[in-house]
Amino acid sequence: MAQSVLLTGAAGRVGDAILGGLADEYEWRLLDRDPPTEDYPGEFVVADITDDEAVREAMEGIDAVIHLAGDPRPDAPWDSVLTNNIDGTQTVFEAAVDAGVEKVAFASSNHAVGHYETEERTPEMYRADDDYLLDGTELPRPGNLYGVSKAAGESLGRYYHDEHDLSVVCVRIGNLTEDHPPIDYERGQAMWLSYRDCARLFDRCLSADYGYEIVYGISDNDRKYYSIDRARAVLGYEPQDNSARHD
Ligand SMILES: NC(=O)C1=CN([C@@H]2O[C@H](COP(=O)(O)OP(=O)(O)OC[C@H]3O[C@@H](n4cnc5c(N)ncnc54)[C@H](O)[C@@H]3O)[C@@H](O)[C@H]2O)C=CC1
Ligand SMILES: O=C1O[C@H](COP(=O)(O)O)[C@@H](O)[C@H](O)[C@H]1O
Repeated sequence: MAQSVLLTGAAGRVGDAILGGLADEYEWRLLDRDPPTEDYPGEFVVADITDDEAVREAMEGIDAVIHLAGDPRPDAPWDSVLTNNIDGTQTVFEAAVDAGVEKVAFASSNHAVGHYETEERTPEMYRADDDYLLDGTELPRPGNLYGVSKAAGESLGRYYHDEHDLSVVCVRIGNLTEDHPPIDYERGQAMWLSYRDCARLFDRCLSADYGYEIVYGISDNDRKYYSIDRARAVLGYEPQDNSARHD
């Protein structure tokens, strides 16, 4: 089981959710290009993931990586996703392999499959009585250039698994919000990921055994159109939250 974990993009929202639940469970090395503004549970490396030397140094002695760093904006321009999300992710995978890291959990996105949400299917597919379900075996169908960059990251993960036997799980994260699900936003409620479930899911990404996987990262929402069966079966993910049962 992974003990020593490198968390890239640690200063962001997903990093906050993961550390909020798992600060004491692993030996953390945290990496972000933004310097820390608070106390973190572990060594904090200020570096850009496109800096090959810095990433290699940060990877020394690491068992597992949670790779979050990147431009998270659905409307991010191509030059930014090319640099931060595609080039940066390749740098992280390459350094992980060279350092003998066991597994990498990659923060992919719902936007890698955004164009399954066609005019004919929406908004019905966001509702609990609709049975449309994506399960992670479908081909990427990005909804924007940011989604293209996430599909590229999944593809890089596939390559580094097949070529170098690195264990890789790509988590197509839905919509992470703290305290309560998105309000007046059916799509966001369908793909809600609570902070607690985010920590539970990435805990399982660090602990479970797998080869190459694509799973959806959402809570157990009644409205869901992303299956969490694979995350349950392969990772042992047991979500506790549901946007329909939240006050
Ligand atoms: N928040 C959400 O609901 C979702 C997030 N994701 C993905 O999860 C990851 C984290 O997202 P958030 O925490 O929401 O974003 P965020 O913007 O809050 O955090 C991202 C962090 O990565 C750092 N970063 C960005 N580019 C970097 C680079 N080149 N080198 C080093 N650090 C860099 C930023 O400084 C920031 O602290 C992203 O890859 C995003 O695409 C995917 C789906 C949904
Ligand atoms: O990948 C991401 O997805 C979430 C949810 O997408 P949205 O279109 O419903 O906002 C987004 O909030 C997050 O910033 C992004 O990284």
